[in-house]
Amino acid sequence: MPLAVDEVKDRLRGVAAGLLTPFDENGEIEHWKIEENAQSLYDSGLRSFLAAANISEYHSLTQNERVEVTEAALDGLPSDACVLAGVGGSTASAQELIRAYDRLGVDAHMIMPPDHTYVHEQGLLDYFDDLASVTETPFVPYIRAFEPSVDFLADLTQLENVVGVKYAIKDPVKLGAAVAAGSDDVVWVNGLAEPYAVSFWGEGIEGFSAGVSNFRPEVGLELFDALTAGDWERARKLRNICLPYQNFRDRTGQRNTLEGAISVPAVKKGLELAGYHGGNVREPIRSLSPQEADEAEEIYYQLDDDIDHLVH
Ligand SMILES: N[C@@H](CC=O)C(=O)O
Repeated sequence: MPLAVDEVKDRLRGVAAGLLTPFDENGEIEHWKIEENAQSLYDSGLRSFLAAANISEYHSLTQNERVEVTEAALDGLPSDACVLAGVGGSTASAQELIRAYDRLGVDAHMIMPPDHTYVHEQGLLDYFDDLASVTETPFVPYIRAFEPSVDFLADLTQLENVVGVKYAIKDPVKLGAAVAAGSDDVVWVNGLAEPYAVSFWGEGIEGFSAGVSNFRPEVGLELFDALTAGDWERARKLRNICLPYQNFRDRTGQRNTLEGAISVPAVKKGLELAGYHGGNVREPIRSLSPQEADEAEEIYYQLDDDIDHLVH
C-alpha cells in the first residue's frame, strides 16, 4: 500500500538514496543486488529511495527494465519506506510507465528532466498535467540540466500532483526566489547532494538526494540531523568530508572532456568498498580505469577515517 501524501512529504524531508542498477559483465541487470542494497540501506536508517533514477542509469534502461528495477526496489523495502520511481520520455511512454509503476505500488513518481533539445515552459507544464491525468500518485519533478524561470518553478508548485520539487541547478539565488514565489505546500529537495546541502538549506530546502551518502548513509543522516538542528558548524564539517569523493565524481575521466563522466562508476566503486553491490555500468558510461579505481579507493579510505572521527 503506497504512503499517503503527507507521509511522502515527510520522507522527502530527509536523505534520498539513489538505487543504482548493478549490471553483470554482459550488461544484464542483477535484480537481487538492487533488493539487497535497498534492504541494507534501509537498515542503516534511510527511508527515501529513488528507483530507475538518473543515477540508476535511467536512460540506458528499456521501459520494461525500468519497471523491473523499481519492482526489485519495492521488494527489498518495508512499506514505510518511500520509493520514488523515475518517469520520462514522450507523454504516451511516460503515462505507460506511470500506470506500470502504480500497479507496483510506488509512493511517488519522480518526473525526469526533459531530454528534448527544444522545450517550452508552458509546454512542460502541460506535459505534467497530462501525466497527472492518469494517476493520483504524487509527483516530484526533477529540475536539472535546463534553466527554467522562477515563474515556471512557482507554477510547477501549484500543480495538483506536485508534492515536492527536486532542484538540481547550481543557483541558490534562483532557488530562494522560487521557494518564496511557490506554494508553501511542496517540499523542496536538493538534487545536488551533500556539497550543496548547507547553502541550499538556507534557501528553504528540506531534504537532499545522496551523493557519498549513497554508500555511506551515516554521513548523510548525520548531516541532515545537523541541518535540522541548525548546527551549521557541524553541518559544514560533515559536508566538507564528502567533498573529495564528490569532486572525484565530477571528473571527466580519460580521453573525454565531459564533466561527471565517471560519476556513476565512482558511486558503484564506493558501494563496493562499503560492502554493498556496485556492478558494471552500461554505455554511454564507461567503467573507471584501473588508475581511477585506485584513486577512488584512496579517497574512500580518507572518507572512512573522517567518518570515524566525526560520526562514530
Ligand atoms: N544526488 C544524485 C543525483 C540525484 O539523484 C547524485 O549525486 O548524482
